[in-house]
Amino acid sequence: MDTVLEVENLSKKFSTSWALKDVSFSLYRGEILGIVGPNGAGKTTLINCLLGLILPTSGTIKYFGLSFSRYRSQVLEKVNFASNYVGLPLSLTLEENLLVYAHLYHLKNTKEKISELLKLFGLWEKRKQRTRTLSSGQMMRLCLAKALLNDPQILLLDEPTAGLDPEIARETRDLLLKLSHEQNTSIIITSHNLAEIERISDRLLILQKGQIKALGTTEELLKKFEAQSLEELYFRLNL
Ligand SMILES: Nc1ncnc2c1ncn2[C@@H]1O[C@H](COP(=O)(O)OP(=O)(O)OP(=O)(O)O)[C@@H](O)[C@H]1O
Repeated sequence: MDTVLEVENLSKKFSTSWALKDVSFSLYRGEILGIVGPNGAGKTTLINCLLGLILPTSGTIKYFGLSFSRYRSQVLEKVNFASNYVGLPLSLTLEENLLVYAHLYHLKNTKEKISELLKLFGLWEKRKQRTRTLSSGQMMRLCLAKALLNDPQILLLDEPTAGLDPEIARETRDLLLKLSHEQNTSIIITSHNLAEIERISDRLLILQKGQIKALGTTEELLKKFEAQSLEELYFRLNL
């Protein structure tokens, strides 16, 4: 399998406590890896380390075989991020927002790409509206459109469906599955919704107190921990 990301012994200490401790895993091309764990398990810290927003205390991150600490800018051209908690400037129109990011990513076919994404996410009619007029579902779709501007090979998603109504959450999931199946995009997604993460992920990584408790396909994990459902497994692990 083609490995696009390799994390080895990643640790992060905030003052006296470890938010991540010896976390190691790989991400394969076209794979969706779901990260679950209780509040404070280290999910966001892991995503932030993978984005280079915070420096790990120790350990290594390699994207496409390249050290992230040495080849940061080259790597970030192929990676993007979306979260339901990180909004876009509200006073800009949808089109303006995407334009700002398209320029940041030095896109060449800016107009075409923005039109394509606005249509894909059902936001074309709203392109001249200010971002503040969007519902939370539409905002998430705009964040995803922004995240896809540079055709990332890896997409990091921190709770992308949190706070979305079930219909919009399902649409978002379908789109992520389409991206992984049709464009071979590798996706890391965190969520508190066990049913959702089980449905969408090829493999699951369960974090607890900054450490990996389990990693594998749902089937492998259920067998290993002799559980009937992910929920049972989750409680069995005392998460
Ligand atoms: N900037 C920071 N300074 C100090 N401690 C931090 C900082 N960021 C995170 N932590 C601590 O690191 C641990 C992991 O936090 P993190 O936000 O990564 O967990 P999480 O799994 O994303 O939680 P949640 O599900 O609540 O979003 C927590 O104990 C948190 O208090």
